[in-house]
Amino acid sequence: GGGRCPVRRGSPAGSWGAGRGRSSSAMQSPGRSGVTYLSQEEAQAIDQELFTEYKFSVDQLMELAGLSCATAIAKAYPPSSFTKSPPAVLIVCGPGNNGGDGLVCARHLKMFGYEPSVHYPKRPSKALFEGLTTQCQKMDIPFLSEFPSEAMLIDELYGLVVDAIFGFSFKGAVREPFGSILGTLEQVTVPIASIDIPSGWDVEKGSPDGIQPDMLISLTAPKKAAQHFAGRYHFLGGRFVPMALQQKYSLNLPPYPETDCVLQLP
Ligand SMILES: NC(=O)C1=CN([C@@H]2O[C@H](COP(=O)(O)OP(=O)(O)OC[C@H]3O[C@@H](n4cnc5c(N)ncnc54)[C@H](OP(=O)(O)O)[C@@H]3O)[C@@H](O)[C@H]2O)[C@H](O)CC1
Ligand SMILES: [K+]
Repeated sequence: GGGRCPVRRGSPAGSWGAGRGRSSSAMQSPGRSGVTYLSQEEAQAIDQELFTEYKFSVDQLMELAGLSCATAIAKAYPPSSFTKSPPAVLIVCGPGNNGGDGLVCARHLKMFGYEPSVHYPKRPSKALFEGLTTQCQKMDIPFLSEFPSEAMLIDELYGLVVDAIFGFSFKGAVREPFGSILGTLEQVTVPIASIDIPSGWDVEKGSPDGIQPDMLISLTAPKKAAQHFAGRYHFLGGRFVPMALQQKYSLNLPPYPETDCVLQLP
C-alpha cells in the first residue's frame, strides 16, 4: 500500500472575482478562496436546472464529472508515487449518481494506467448504471462481491481508495451496508479521495468523527461541508456550468487553466 506523494499545493489563488461574490440567496457563503460554498438545496437546484432548463443529460455530465475525478487523482497521485506497480485503486460506489461518477472515474483511471477494482453493493436497475458497469467489466475492471472487512487488508492491497458512495443528496443516518463500509474506511491509512462530498458527512455541517479524506474533488462548486475538509488536496471539477448559471447562483468560480477540466483550490 502507500500511495502518498509529495505534491506541491498550487500557488495561492484567491483574488479572482474578489468583491463580486454577491449572493443571490442569503444561504450562500463564500469560502476561504472566494468561491461560493453551496447548501444542499442549492446544489440540488443547480443540478436540476442543468437537466431541465439547459437540457443536459445525466450521462453527459456524469462523464465529465468522472473524467474530472480521474484527472485530479492522476495529478495528486501519479502512478509513480505508488509504492507498488501497477498502481491499485479501490473504488467504492454508492446507489446514486455519486456512485455513477465513481464508475466513470474507474474507467478513466484504467485508461490512465491504474489498476482499479470496484465495490458496488447496491446497483440501481437503470440502463445508465448497467451500461457503466458493463463498460468497466469489459475493460477487465474487477467488481468485488465482498468488501474487505479489515482496513489492514485494504492498506496491503491498494494505494488509494476512491469514495464514490454518497454525494449531495445524502441525508440522515447511514444505512447498511454503507455503515460498515464507512466504519472500515475510517481506519484505513492509505489516502482516500472523496468525490464531491466525504461520504457520511452532513452535506453542510461535515462530520468530525467520519472518514477524513486526503483529497476532495468538488463538482460544479464546493458544498458547505468542504469548509471542514482538512486533507491535502482540494480540487474543483465538472467544468460544464454555463456562465449564465454560474452568475445566477453567484458561484464565483476561479478560472480553470487553459483547457484543463480540473483546478486545485487553495
Ligand atoms: N451537477 C453536478 O455537479 C453533477 C453531479 N453529479 C453527481 O451526482 C451526485 C448527486 O447524486 P444523487 O443521485 O442526487 O445522490 P447521491 O449519489 O448523493 O445519493 C443518493 C443515493 O444515496 C442514498 N442515500 C441517501 N442517504 C442515505 C443514507 N443516510 N444511508 C444510505 N443511503 C442513503 C439514496 O437512497 P434513497 O433510499 O434515499 O433513495 C440514493 O440512492 C453529486 O454529488 C455528484 O457526485 C452527477 O454525476 C452529474 C451532475
Ligand atoms: K463521495
